[in-house]
Amino acid sequence: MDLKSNRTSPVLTDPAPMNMSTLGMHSTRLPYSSPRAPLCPGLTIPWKKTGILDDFRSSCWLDAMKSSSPPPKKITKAVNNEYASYDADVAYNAWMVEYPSAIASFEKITDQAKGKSIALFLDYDGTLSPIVDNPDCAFMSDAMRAVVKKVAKYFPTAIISGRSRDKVYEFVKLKELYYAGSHGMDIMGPVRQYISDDHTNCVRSVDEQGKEVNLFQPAGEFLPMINEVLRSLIERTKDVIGVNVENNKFCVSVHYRNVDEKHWKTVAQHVNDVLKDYPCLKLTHGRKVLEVRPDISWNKGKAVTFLLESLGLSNCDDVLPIYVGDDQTDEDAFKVVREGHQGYGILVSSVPKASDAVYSVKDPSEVMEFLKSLVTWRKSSAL
Ligand SMILES: O=P(O)(O)OC[C@H]1O[C@H](O[C@H]2O[C@H](CO)[C@@H](O)[C@H](O)[C@H]2O)[C@H](O)[C@@H](O)[C@@H]1O
Repeated sequence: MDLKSNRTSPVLTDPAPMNMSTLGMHSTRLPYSSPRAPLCPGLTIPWKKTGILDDFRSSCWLDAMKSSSPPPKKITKAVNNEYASYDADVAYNAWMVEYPSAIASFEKITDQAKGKSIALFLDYDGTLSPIVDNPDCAFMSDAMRAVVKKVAKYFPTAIISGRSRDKVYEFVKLKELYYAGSHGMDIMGPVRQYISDDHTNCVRSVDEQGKEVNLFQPAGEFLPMINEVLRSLIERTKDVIGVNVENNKFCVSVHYRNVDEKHWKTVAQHVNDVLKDYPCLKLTHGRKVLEVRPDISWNKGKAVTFLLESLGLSNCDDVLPIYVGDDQTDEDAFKVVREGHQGYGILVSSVPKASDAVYSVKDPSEVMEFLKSLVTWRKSSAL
């Protein structure tokens, strides 16, 4: 069963990177009707004003919302459905053949790393911290922080998160790392001497410690628009109990984890209503969250390439990038490290999921175990 090339398995698939059309909703690339000319900084928008796309083809998007964060196996067990639980275990074990445990395969990974520098890229939510109901309380443990600090001593390490860069730094609090927030649209990385033409938004700046850094914000012009949309989304959804609209600087996250499932459609309708005036924004899916972001050709994968370049580690045969993440938005990065840099993606998942990752771990505690092993291996190979 080849789940990577042929997605025809009993795998619980997260929705594909989604725009509104996947949800059966308004799409930024589809005909739409807008009451006013929307602000689209620096962009020529390829849309035609030929019709209104407000009708909901609801089963499609509801399915996508439901599968956006598969229930952990213990829920299956809690309802005492032994057969379902057994089936889930069989499916998981079959899936593990295609996505072997990064812990069990550790030697294989370090064999590949011999004579190479490892560059480490880590997602935050669901990878370094467990998924919790309140996004403001997604703290990482002190033990995890200590391991990440150690690992960063040996390997260049970056956090690439959907959160705003400031917020993810507040959680991680490690100055020795590089940070990319807003799904890679806000990168604070090492100073690079050469800035290519396609990175004109890259400016020299200083970090909180006064160290010179490069700040790259490819969606900088979208900031006023994103703030406008943030305010509209807060206003529109204020009566839906449990909705949480999060400001992630260049992205807005509309969380529905705590919304009664019967009101999910209302949430999506509100998001749709707001977004139809903004054809240069798009919607992607995270774990029980609708994420609104600029429709530019930039993602976590491109952020990985940018950081590798900044570190002087691109185009090198002697670099092994490893990216660890749990979410649909991490798939772009898995693809880039695998195809562009012969590296490894490690998917954090306790349920079968189609992915471009090569290896898997079950949960953040296994991420920690993997990182600890890297430190031990590096220390012993330095002897
Ligand atoms: O790229 P990431 O670092 O994984 O960030 C993706 C989103 O993560 C957060 O939401 C998710 O985690 C929350 C806390 O566990 C959970 O309550 C929520 O349901 C998940 O979707 C974060 O709040 C978002 O802003 C990020 O975009």
